[in-house]
Amino acid sequence: MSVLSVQGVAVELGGRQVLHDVDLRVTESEHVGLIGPNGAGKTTLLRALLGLLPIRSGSITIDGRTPAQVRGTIGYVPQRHEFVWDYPVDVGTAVMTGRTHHIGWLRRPGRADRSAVAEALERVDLTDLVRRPIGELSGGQRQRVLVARALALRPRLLLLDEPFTGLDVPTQEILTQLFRSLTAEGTAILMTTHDLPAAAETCSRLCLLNETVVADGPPDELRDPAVWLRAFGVARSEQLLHSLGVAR
Ligand SMILES: Nc1ncnc2c1ncn2[C@@H]1O[C@H](COP(=O)(O)OP(=O)(O)OP(=O)(O)O)[C@@H](O)[C@H]1O
Repeated sequence: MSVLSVQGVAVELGGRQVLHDVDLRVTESEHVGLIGPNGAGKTTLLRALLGLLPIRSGSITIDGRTPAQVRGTIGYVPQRHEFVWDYPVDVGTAVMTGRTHHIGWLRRPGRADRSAVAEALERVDLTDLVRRPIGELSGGQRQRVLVARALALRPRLLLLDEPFTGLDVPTQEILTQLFRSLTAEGTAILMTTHDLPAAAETCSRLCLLNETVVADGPPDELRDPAVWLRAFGVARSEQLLHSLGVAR
C-alpha cells in the first residue's frame, strides 16, 4: 500500500525552478534511497513532503492526505548540522521535542509521550545517556538522538536526510539494522544519501534525482553506467562508476 505519493511536483526557490515533474511512490515496508548530485533538489523535496515549502504544481499525498494535514506526524531526521546542539537540554528532553505536535504547545508530556520516548531511546541504544546534555555527545550519538526524536512519533513515514554522513562503520551498522527492523514492521523510509555503496546495500529501491527523477528501481536493475552519469550530469567519472561497482 502506498504511504507516500508524489505526482508531477514542481518547486521554485528564489524564482528558480529547483524541481519539476517529480513522480515518486513509497509503499509500506519500502526503504527508498534518494540519490543525486549536490544541488539536485533532494533536501528541497524532503522539505516539500514535510509541508515546509509550497509546491508550484503537482500533488503530494501521505496516507491519502496533504503534507499540511499530516504535519507533525512524519518522522524527519534532518542533517546533523541543522540541529542546535548547544541548546542546554539533555538527551531525553531533545527526543521528547519530537512529540511537540502530539503534546500540544506549552503542555506537559503524558505517560504515552514518556513511553514513546523511552522506546525510541531503547531502539537506538541511548537509554543510558538519557540525562546527558546533548552538547556533550559525539557525532554518532547525536545522529542516534535525531533518529530517536523522529521515532518518538512512531511514524508510518520516516524521512532521513543523509543519516550516514560522518559516521563510523559500527554506528552505520546499528542504524542500518534499525532501518531494516522498521521496514519489517511496515514503516516506509525515504532517505537521501551520498553513500552509494551503502544505499545499494540498504535500500530496496533507488530513486535517482536531478531536478526530476532520472531513474527509479531496485539497485540490481540500475546497473547501466549511462543512467548514473546522466543522473549526476557528467559525461564520465571513473570514481562514480567505481564506487557503484559498475565499470564501463
Ligand atoms: N532558499 C533557497 N533559495 C533559493 N535557492 C535555493 C534555496 N535553498 C536551496 N536552493 C537551491 O536549490 C537547489 C537544490 O538544493 P537542495 O539543497 O535541495 O539540493 P540537495 O540535492 O539536497 O544538495 P546536497 O546534496 O548538496 O545537500 C540548489 O541549486 C540550491 O542552491
